[in-house]
Amino acid sequence: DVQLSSNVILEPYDLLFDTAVEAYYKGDWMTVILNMERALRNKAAIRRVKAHCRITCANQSAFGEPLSNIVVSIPGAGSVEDLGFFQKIMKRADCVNTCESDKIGPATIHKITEDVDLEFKKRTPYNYLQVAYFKINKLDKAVAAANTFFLANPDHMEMRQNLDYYRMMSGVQEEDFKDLEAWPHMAEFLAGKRYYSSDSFGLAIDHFEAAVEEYFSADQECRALCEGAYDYDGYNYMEYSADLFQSMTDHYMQILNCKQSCSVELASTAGKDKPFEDFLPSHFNYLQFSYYNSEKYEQAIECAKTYLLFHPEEEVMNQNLAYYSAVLGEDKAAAIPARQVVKQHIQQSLLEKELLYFAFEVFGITFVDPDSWTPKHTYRLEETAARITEEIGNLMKEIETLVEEKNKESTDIAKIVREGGPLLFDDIKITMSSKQLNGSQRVLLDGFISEGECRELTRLSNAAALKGDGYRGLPSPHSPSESFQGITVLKAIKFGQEGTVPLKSARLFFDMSEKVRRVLESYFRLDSPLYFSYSHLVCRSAIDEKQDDRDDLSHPVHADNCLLVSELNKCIKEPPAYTHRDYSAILYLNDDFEGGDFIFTELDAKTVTAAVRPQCGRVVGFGAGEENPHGVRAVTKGQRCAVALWFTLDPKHEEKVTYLLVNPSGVMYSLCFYHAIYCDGLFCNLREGESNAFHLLIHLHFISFSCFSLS
Ligand SMILES: O=C(O)CCC(=O)C(=O)O
Ligand SMILES: [Fe+3]
Repeated sequence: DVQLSSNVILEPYDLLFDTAVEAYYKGDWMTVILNMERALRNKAAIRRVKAHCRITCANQSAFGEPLSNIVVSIPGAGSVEDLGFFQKIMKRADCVNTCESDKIGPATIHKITEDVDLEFKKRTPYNYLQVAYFKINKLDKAVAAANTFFLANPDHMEMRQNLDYYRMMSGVQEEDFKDLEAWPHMAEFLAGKRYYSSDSFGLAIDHFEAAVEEYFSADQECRALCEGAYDYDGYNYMEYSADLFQSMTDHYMQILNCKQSCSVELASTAGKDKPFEDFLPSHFNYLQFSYYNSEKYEQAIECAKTYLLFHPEEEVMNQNLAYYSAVLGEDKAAAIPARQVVKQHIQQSLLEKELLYFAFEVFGITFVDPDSWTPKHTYRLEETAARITEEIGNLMKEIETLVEEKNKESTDIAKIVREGGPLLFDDIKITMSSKQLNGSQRVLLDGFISEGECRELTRLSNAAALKGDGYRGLPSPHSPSESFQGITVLKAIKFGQEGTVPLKSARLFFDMSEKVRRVLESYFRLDSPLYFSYSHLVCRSAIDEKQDDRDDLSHPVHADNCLLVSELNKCIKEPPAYTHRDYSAILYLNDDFEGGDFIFTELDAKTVTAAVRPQCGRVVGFGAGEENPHGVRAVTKGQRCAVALWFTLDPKHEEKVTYLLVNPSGVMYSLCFYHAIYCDGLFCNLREGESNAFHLLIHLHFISFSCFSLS
């Protein structure tokens, strides 16, 4: 156990991890073990320190008691009271900072990248450790490490084989197959369940009781850890600029959401895809029956009553309670209270839920109640609002499960090639298929938009460029002989609102992007929807005086979701590539320029397999992966404009900034975080098949404030 002594600087565990990995490739097993074990210990210590500091600071500077040095009795003292409130907030922040840096050193050195964080989540350190232990003949440790890793990576074939191999070795015992990362509460719970199943109720009681105790200490720690930094959840680019109160509210609601989900987090365990349902209440269900079987009626009554705190209407439990009470004697039974900790837990959780539902009503902040025991009448919402809340809750759950399922099955499955689906619009014609383009997952379509619309979009790009969006006057990031200007849908709409560009054009941009999306989805016969990942209207202009002896490309050959290493004929699907992009489409707006052909090449980035001449209304659509390296030939005269669209099959990566709301006279006045089709009037025109509840959701978000109001 790591001592939480004063003024130590804990070695950052990402560095230790790196050192261990380096040693691994040198075969220096002792160094691997030393550093990896220390990395794991330090990571656990940091978690503990953070929880400890937050808990002690909360106890020291609770928000409850009034501040002594601030007079609040003057009329209009609201702002003074506010000051007092924020003073407390700052004090608390200070307390936590000091506490943490006393024990583990400054927070900055413990900033861990997402990559390393992910490695620890995947229990990768144990993979290295098991090899190192094995090499130095520490078999029991190797087995435990292997097992710990495998539990979190059940599809890891190599580790499965290793474990099978270990199992056959003499000197290896069943007890060696440990889960070194098991949470104490879960270990006790699982042990309790094992004894329970074999009717050993006495032992079951011991373990379930220990589980309950461990649960609350884990819960306290889990909750304290929630009070961390604001999680922008992938939308940091949104220039989030909420005011102090709003951002405090947002942040606090996120914390409450996090605290609420502790009940799910604590019910989850490695090797089981779904958390245990109704986890904490189930402890008391198991306990009451175990006590009953051990003829301990008082405890059985206590646990039954405790269970009924969660589910007061539950018939079987009420019958049990009645029966136990009859056996023990009604008076005696009546005097036995339910457990106080649980009562408190429920009260606190209900308060949190109430706040969260309120935040949902007022700010449209989403909250999905993770608990099945929440009484329906908790929130004094009007009946309709409650119903909508429930519908939305269910819907969000559905969406979440869909997202989960989607993530599980590789997105590639959805891509099984079946191109040739309907084009949905009469004017759109197929000009070249994959076969004619000498590749796969490619298509060239014509007739998407009219000449007038092409001109309108080009004007939009130029007007936006004048306004200073994009990269006006700067050379293209891809070629010094061209200048480059770009505008996103979001910016277009903002400019539309400001009157810099016609609103109608901004909407056209949006509508055209949607048209391309729908046609691609249909043409490639995708099983799951395509979502916008990013959309960009881009013009490239030749810089006349820089055209001599040009042999570069306007846009070097690349693939859209992987890093092309042409020397190796490889495309590496890893960040910083936009790995979630699955399909790309370019909608061309003009042809009055020289050069600028779009080309597909082999992985060598040299051998051109097909070339496409841009023209108004033409779309080249293609899979964003290694099957389609592509580039743009030099634009040597004039301006070439196109809408570049990237799509993803993963709703998590959907572009979240282009939800338009249009009032009955067709004026856009609001922009929400949801990418849906524009709204006319009160309700939204959504993709076919989307349920009513979704309309309501959007509508609710609109009447509340999670839309940017652009007016
Ligand atoms: O403009 C084009 O034709 C292609 C652009 C492109 O491939 C990209 O921006 O990723
Ligand atoms: Fe591209």
